[in-house]
Amino acid sequence: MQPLTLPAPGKLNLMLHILARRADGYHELQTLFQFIDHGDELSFSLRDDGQIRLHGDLPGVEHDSNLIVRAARLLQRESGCPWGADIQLIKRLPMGGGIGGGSSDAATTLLGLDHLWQTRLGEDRLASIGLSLGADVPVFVRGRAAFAEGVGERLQPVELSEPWFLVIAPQVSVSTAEIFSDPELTRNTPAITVRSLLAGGGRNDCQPVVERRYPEVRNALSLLNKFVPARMTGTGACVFGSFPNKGEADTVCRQLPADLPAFVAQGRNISMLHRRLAQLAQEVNV
Ligand SMILES: C[C@@](CO)(OP(=O)(O)O)[C@H](O)COP(=O)(O)OP(=O)(O)OC[C@H]1O[C@@H](n2ccc(N)nc2=O)[C@H](O)[C@@H]1O
Ligand SMILES: Nc1ncnc2c1ncn2[C@@H]1O[C@H](COP(=O)(O)OP(=O)(O)O)[C@@H](O)[C@H]1O
Repeated sequence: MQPLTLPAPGKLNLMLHILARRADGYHELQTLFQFIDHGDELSFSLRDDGQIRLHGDLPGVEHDSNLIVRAARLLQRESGCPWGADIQLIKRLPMGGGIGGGSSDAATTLLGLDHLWQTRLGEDRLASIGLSLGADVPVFVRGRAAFAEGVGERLQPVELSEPWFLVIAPQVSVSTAEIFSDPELTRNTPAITVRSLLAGGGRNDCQPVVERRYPEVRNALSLLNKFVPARMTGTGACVFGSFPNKGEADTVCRQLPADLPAFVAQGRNISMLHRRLAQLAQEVNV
């Protein structure tokens, strides 16, 4: 049988406001998520011995700590499924880049194995399993661009324009926990409504902290700011600017220093994963 191959797209936080710190240490935030059509790729094959085997090592991540393996084992436990899986990962998204690669890999694993194992847990259960793996997993499970509140789990789907983004990935990995524990992080941005946000505005409250700690991110922002307004995604390190078409984004990309990793991708309101799963469902119904 052919393996089931599915995309795990990246995301951008088009804005990110920190409203407060909760008693459990987590932060209340407001953020706007949009997917990009660039990401990792996962292939799943059935094993009948119940084992989960991930092929494709990631530097600094133990097999059993990989979010893919953790997601697969959690789904096995929650569904009581006896099957296992061989999972092949092709990693394209920068790690610790604020572009959601680990969370997206976890969501693709939940949806991919739910399909392969026929566990049929449904999107709500999968999103709630996902939340126990990380604050960003549910939006990838839902697969719709969204305004997020709470710790990122209260999602309101939004229709955004789908511009082209030039994304620069400075070669540093920023730890989310480190930025959220920085005493200089502002945690008092007033809540806004989604309507006022869509009318324009917003910023990334984590950006000043990351710029102070990581000169590589500061430099990438000032480089991109020479062409278009640049902003950081999530807790960094990636920074992005938007363009009305691919040609203009490519032109600026070619002018960046050759040793600075960067790519061009389109913003998408429906994730590539959900487009592929819808296609598969159609093929079955034909
Ligand atoms: C803030 C965002 C925006 O997208 O940053 P990025 O990770 O994408 O850069 C995410 O929601 C992050 O989600 P995720 O990366 O899944 O974070 P988690 O693993 O849940 O949390 C990592 C650590 O960050 C802190 N944390 C995370 C989310 C949050 N709302 N408040 C927090 O204080 C906590 O210290 C937590 O232990
Ligand atoms: N499949 C995975 N892909 C990426 N990172 C993973 C994965 N599994 C575990 N991790 C760990 O999660 C951390 C954050 O990952 P990532 O999602 O790439 O960053 P961010 O949340 O900043 O976008 C990594 O530095 C790594 O230690």
